[in-house]
Formats: sequence, C-alpha cells, structure tokens
Amino acid sequence: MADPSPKPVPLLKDQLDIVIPTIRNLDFLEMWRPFFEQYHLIIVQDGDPNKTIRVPEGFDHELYNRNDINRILGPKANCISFKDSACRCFGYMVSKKKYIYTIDDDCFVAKDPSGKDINALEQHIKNLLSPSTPYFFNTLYDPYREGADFVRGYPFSLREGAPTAVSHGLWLNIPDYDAPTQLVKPRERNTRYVDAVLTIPKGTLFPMCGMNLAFDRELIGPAMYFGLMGDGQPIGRYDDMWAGWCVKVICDHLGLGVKTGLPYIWHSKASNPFVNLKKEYKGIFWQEEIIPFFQSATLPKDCTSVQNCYIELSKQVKEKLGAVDPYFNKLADAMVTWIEAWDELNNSSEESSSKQEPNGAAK
Ligand SMILES: O=c1ccn([C@@H]2O[C@H](COP(=O)(O)OP(=O)(O)O[C@H]3O[C@@H](CO)[C@H](O)[C@H]3O)[C@@H](O)[C@H]2O)c(=O)[nH]1
Ligand SMILES: [Mn+2]
Repeated sequence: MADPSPKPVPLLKDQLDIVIPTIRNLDFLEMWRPFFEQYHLIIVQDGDPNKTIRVPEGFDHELYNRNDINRILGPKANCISFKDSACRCFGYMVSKKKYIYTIDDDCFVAKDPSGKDINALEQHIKNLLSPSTPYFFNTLYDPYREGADFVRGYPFSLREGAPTAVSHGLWLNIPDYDAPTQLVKPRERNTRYVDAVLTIPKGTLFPMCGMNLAFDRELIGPAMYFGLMGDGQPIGRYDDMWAGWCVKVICDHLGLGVKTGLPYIWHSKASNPFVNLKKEYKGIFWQEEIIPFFQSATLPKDCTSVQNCYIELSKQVKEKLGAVDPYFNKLADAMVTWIEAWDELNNSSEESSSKQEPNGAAK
C-alpha cells in the first residue's frame, strides 16, 4: 500500500551542502540524522590523511583529506589551513550548491524551552530565505517572522529589506569563549535560550563563529575564506573571525544582510583553554589593530563582485596590516590564492571538475 503520508521534501534539499571539518569521528551525525540525512555532506578530514574517518551509513557524502586538497588545488593548496578547523573552507570551494551549512563535530541537537529538538538547519534556511534589515533597526526583532512585523516609525521605503547572505547560529552549554575567558570561567555554561533573530546593522562588525553557520554561497561564498591558521602559522582560532570581518565589510558594501541568533546547537566539548591560549595569544593583541582596520575599510564603487571586493581588501590588508606583522602579508597573499582557486574550480570547464573527485568515500 502506498505510503499514505509521503514525507515532505526537506527545504533546499538539492540546493544546500553541509560542510563538516573533522579530526575526530562523525558519530555526532546519528543525533542529526532526522534533520541531515536528506542532504549532501562534504566532510573535510583534517590532520593525517592516512587515518580512516568512518561516515555513518546512509549519509550521501563526499570526503576530502589533505591528499585530495593537494591533488585538486596543486600549489594553491597552501591557502587551505592544515591542522586547524579553518580547513572547512575547502568544502565551501568544492561545493556546487547555492547554500552552505557548516557545523563542528562536537555540536549536537539542542532542545528549545518546550523540550522540542531544534532543527537548526531548518531555522538557518528560514533565516537565509527571508530578508535582513541592516539599514534601520526593528525593535521587535525579525519583522518577517510569524507573529511579528515592523513597528511604528519603521520607514516603509525600507521594509523590503536586503537579501540575507549569512545566518549565524548560537550555542547552548559550552559557549564560544576565548581562552582567557574560558580560564577565568571554566564552569560557565550558556543556559540562556534567547528566542530572537537579529540583523547585524550596517557598519557594525561581529565575531563570527564557524561552529553553527550558514550562508548563501552565491551571494558571499568567495569571501568566506577561513584565514590561514594552524600548522606553521603564528595564530589559531581566528579563522572564522577573519572571515566574518571580511564578509561583513563586503556585505555592507554590496547591500547584503547578516543575521545572528536562532538556531541554537548544543556545543558539547570544551577545547583545552591552555592550548587555545597559545593559539589565540597573538590574535588577542593584534585584533586591537585589526578591528579598527576593518571598521575603517572602504571599498571602491567599481568593486561590484565579491571577488573584486575581496582582492581589494587583500591589498588593503597588505598595505595597512603588513606593518603589524609579516603574517598579514602572507595572509593577504593567501586571500588572493583563495580567490584564484575559487574561480578556477567554480568558473571551470568539465575537465577540472573531474579532477575534483575526492579519494574519500563518495556515494
Ligand atoms: O586541528 C583541527 C582541530 C579541530 N578540527 C575540527 O574543527 C571543529 C572545531 O574543533 P573544536 O571543537 O575542537 O574547537 P572549538 O574550540 O570548540 O571550536 C571553536 O573554535 C573554532 C575553531 O577555530 C570553531 O569554529 C569553534 O567552534 C571540529 O569539528 C574539529 O573536529 C579540525 O578540523 N582540525
Ligand atoms: Mn567545539
């Protein structure tokens, strides 16, 4: 007998890839199975490429390890971090879909105050498919949400909003604190569920965490370069921050929106604060110069694509941050290599896409 009530097709089923960086295992996917099983996964295996990462049965996926990254990008692979979660951005580059959701392998399904499992992916999709309000703050939060609207005094000329490029989700349990805060408050847990989605106003930067993040790859993908970290680099755990600062400057310039708030995931693992302090140390004082740089960064009117905005930004990084530390010259060059690799893979002929086949288990 035909199934009386066929399962609804998940939103954006064939237009969204889920990108997961991992050095661990992927058992966490069992908890996400009801929400993720219908989507295609791109697993970026970091660390030793000879280690076998088992992907739970039933997940349509492609898996890339460091050998694949080197084979596909050749010398340009040097812009993809090694031994750092920043490697995940390779997944953004090889995807062919309009939307990306990226999640860490120690993030689990959280429950809302009613005790219901949160389908984080569904909420991110809602965030991305509805406009943002970067030009005028709506005090009743997301005006496009069921049961809310624009409040009195909100200009009608601005109610159409702006296309949403990024949806930044949050975390219950282990908050994404920097090492000093983690050291001072080792037992602090985030138990506060705030039922809101906010647009980050134009001209305001924010600390983008890559743990629970979705974006429109066609609108902003080329700017989602997770900066050069990990092996051989003087800094770590600033990959997502770097991407967020570049992305926000470019979104402001191109009239795109960035949202933060719902959905929550349950972040289960506190990474070692002493290891984190070593990774973050230089970033903690460099960012006092980096932030003013991004706050004052302006892009010329003739920068109309993400790629040429990003190249322009890389030039300014070299000019204005190169004096802070030679690392920023290397990072500026890596930003250019990233765009070259992105364009090679994404504006490429059939030939290079065959080159793109992963060695890992592709289903
Ligand atoms: O060398 C590595 C280390 C880790 N990974 C994978 O990346 C994510 C995050 O790793 P982890 O949970 O250990 O790190 P956190 O401190 O909790 O993560 C926060 O810092 C950011 C890293 O810059 C991250 O976005 C934040 O969530 C896991 O999937 C690891 O398996 C890796 O690939 N390589
Ligand atoms: Mn974690």
